[in-house]
Amino acid sequence: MNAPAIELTGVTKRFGEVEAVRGVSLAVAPGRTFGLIGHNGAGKSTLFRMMLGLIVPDAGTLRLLGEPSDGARFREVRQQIGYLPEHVALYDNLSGLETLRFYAKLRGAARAECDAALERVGLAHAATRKVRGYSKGMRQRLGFAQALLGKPKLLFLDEPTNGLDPQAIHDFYRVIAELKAEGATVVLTSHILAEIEQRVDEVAILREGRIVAQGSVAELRERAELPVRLIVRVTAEARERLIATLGASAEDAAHVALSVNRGDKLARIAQLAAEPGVSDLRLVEPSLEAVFLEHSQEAA
Ligand SMILES: Nc1ncnc2c1ncn2[C@@H]1O[C@H](COP(=O)(O)OP(=O)(O)OP(=O)(O)O)[C@@H](O)[C@H]1O
Repeated sequence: MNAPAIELTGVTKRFGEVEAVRGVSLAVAPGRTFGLIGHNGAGKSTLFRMMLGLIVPDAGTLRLLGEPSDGARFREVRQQIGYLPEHVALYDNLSGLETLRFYAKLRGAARAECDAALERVGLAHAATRKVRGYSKGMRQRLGFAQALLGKPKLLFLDEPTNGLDPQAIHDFYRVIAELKAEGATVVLTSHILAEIEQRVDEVAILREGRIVAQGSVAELRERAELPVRLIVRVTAEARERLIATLGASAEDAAHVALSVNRGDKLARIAQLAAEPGVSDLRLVEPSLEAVFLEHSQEAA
């Protein structure tokens, strides 16, 4: 297997009284799209800032693209990392294109990349307009374009879809899929779990500075042992019967729902299929949000 794009071992960071990150160990394989999720203040941005070399851990080691974050060659590695901070700093007096040219110069990226980056995030039409007149979503797109400069192998995106409309969110994840196809490793955070659920290869749940779960969404679902829901289409007679005999709950006039343990799933499906008046069945897996809440409740 290729060396991990990101490898953290026992990383800890304290701000005065606050232990923001506590002994985090994490490995992300190259080319993966990785979601870091956690409540406000869980330590996501602090982890990002340590991985970017912006702040130094109190304990533990970080290796990015094979190089230790405190090593002599980290400056070169840093050139291959794109970053979209939670609050992107933009100058109102510059146009979108001028903004990117400014960042390209800082990053040592080719000036010629700027037009392509604006095109990629759907801002080509506003390239010469001053940022002052940009909407919130346009600013966010410009921040994303800035992170793409220099064709980074590794991208850190802190709440990248914050303020984007549904079409823009769709466009954003299309670009993420393109970057993945080009071999980039992408780490992103989001509070909209339904949004990232289908779009990341792996997630880590951070709670109070610690990783409490990590794996694919399917793996986390299985480990959480939350019930699955079977939603069946029924006749009026079957509806009443299933509610009375199986403890199903009414979903709407034509459907009832049954919550079943994962291990009993097949037996319950067979049982429902044998019931008269049942004509269709849909299985609903617990959402990433339900898994996340389960882990949050463990803390309480
Ligand atoms: N520079 C700092 N000085 C003091 N405390 C800090 C600093 N940066 C972060 N913290 C604290 O560390 C903890 C983790 O903060 P962090 O910003 O990493 O969380 P987060 O998961 O990114 O939160 P959010 O989802 O709200 O962005 C919080 O308690 C925060 O107040």
